[in-house]
Parts: sequence; C-alpha cells; structure tokens
Amino acid sequence: MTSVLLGDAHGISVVDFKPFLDGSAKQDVANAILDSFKRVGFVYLINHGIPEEQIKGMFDWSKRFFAQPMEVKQQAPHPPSGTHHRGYSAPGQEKVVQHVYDDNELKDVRAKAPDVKESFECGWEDNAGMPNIWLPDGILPGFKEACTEFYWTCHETELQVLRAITIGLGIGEDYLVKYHHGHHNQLRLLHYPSVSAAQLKDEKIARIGAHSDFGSITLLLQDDAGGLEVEDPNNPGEFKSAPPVAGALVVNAGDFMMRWSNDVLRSTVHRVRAPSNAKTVDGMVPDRYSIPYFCSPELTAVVECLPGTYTADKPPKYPPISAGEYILRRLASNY
Ligand SMILES: O=C(O)CCC(=O)C(=O)O
Ligand SMILES: [Fe+2]
Repeated sequence: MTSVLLGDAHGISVVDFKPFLDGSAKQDVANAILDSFKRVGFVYLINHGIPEEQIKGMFDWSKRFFAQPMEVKQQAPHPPSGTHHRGYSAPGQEKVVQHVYDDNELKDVRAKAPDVKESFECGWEDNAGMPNIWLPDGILPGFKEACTEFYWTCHETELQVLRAITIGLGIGEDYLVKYHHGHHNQLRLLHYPSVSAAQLKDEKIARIGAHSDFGSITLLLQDDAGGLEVEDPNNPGEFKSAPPVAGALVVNAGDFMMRWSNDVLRSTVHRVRAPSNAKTVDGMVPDRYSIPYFCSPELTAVVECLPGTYTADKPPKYPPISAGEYILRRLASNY
C-alpha cells in the first residue's frame, strides 16, 4: 500500500494528495482525508495542485494591497452590511462570531474584543447578486487579474477535494461536485497587523474570534507566523495550534459538510491568536498574512443529509436547509 499519510500536526493528518490527483491511490488518499475530517475537521494536503509560484505571487499581491495607504484601500470599501461580502474591511470593521444573531449581544461581543484584522474579499467576477468591489482602474494594476486567476485555480483543487470526500464516504465521486460550480466561492486576503501581545493575551483584542466556517470546505494558505488554533471536538473550549506546515494547504470542513454528512465530518471551531512561541519586539507580535478560499454550493441548493449517512437508528440530525439563506444569515451577523 502506498503511504499517503506523511505525518501529523497536533492530531491533524498531513496527507499527500498526489496519489489522488494522478489516480495511483485514490481510495487510500480519500480514506486518509476522511479520517482526519472525522476526528478534527481539518487536514493538511501536500502536493495539492495549486502551483507554488502562484501562491507566492498571491501573497505578494496581498502584501502590496495592504501596504497601500488607508485612503487608497478605502476606495474599494466593503459595504456596511455583511451580506454584500466584497471589498476592503479595515481593522475592527468585521467581527467574526459563532451563531450570535441578537443585535444587543452582537454589540457587546464587538465592543469587548474587536477583530484587529484587515481583509479583502472577492468572488466570481460575473456574480450579479454579489458584485466584486475593486480599487479604481489605475491603482495596483494587475491585482484584479491575479485574484481572478487564483480564484479559479483554487476551484480546481476544491473539486478534487470534494471528490475525495465523497469517495471516502463511499458514494459517487460527483455527488458533491455537481452542487459546486464555483459561482459562490469567496477568495479572502487577510492581514493581521502587528499588535500588542499583552492585549491579545488578555483578550482586549482578537485576531479572529472563534468560529466555524459556514460553507462546504475552506482551503487555507497561511504564512509562517503561526497562531491558527483548532478546538478539540472532544474537549470543547480546548484549542490546539494548527501550525504552518511547509508546502501544505490546510483544508477544513464547513457547516454544510457537517450537515451533508450528518455529523460524520466535523465543522470545527477555530480562531487566530498570538502563537505561544511568538517572537515579540517591544511587546508586539509580528504581523501575519493568510489566504482562505471559502467553497460554497450554488445558493439555490438545498443541503440535506447524503445517502448512507443516516439510518432508522441514526436519523438525520439536520433538516434540509437552503444554502443561500444559511450563508446570508451567517454573513449578516459578522458586520
Ligand atoms: O487566518 C487564518 O488562518 C484563518 C482565517 C479564518 O478562519 C477565516 O477567515 O474564516
Ligand atoms: Fe475560518
């Protein structure tokens, strides 16, 4: 048997995706991915298919974008409402929350520990329901094209991971692929500025608050700063670090995958803090860049438990849900 399992980082498997992509050991890779998703909801993929050069290029663009003066970045402003999730959000504008929908409660959470990150969101260029918000022509030429190209490259890897999941679940490989045309994915550039280590530790500020992702899967690229933490599903409230692994793509299952699989796959709560080994300079933790790519089904899709994931003894835990309604509800609560 080919060894597709390359290692483990705090319980999250590091899996070689190449034998899936070249067809030499599809089932082994699918099983290894599914095992990690079942235990922790996260997996690291090596040889994931997104070219190294393109990743480096995207991080370079991200750094160039966030290095622009605030008044330039504000020329691609994220609208005040979370449901049009596009453009630039300044530090403190978005507070990622986990199922908080009451207005007063939301106000309290935001006042207590704002997320001091800045982000840029974009999606499919022809998405009329959620149009992209770019910088005016002439500012940072090439940025839009780089984002758009990266978006579709990530979509290819998304489709392969979805195939692996359904093969791991023992159902046809196109079962989930057919809901995912890439029209409602979201490419996010994230910059966590250098901030006071003490304020982060005392939870006066947050980098990104604890949350689950609400789509199908998320592909996440992180730099080597560290700080991503994943909740131990068996010990709620206990978080373990998901450290940077050279060359790896982090993939995590979102809420739709949890619902589709009737809780076989976990949509695990995660957050970003200061890494425990952060090298501070004058009490400040270094800044951090990451690039998540959120994959969602068509908004018209109804997400309901997949065949084989429920029986008379283990009935569906989740009623069917409209993908569009669920996404918009969760997006709205973050702004
Ligand atoms: O920056 C990271 O590593 C994680 C970001 C994240 O969890 C998110 O944007 O949903
Ligand atoms: Fe997330």
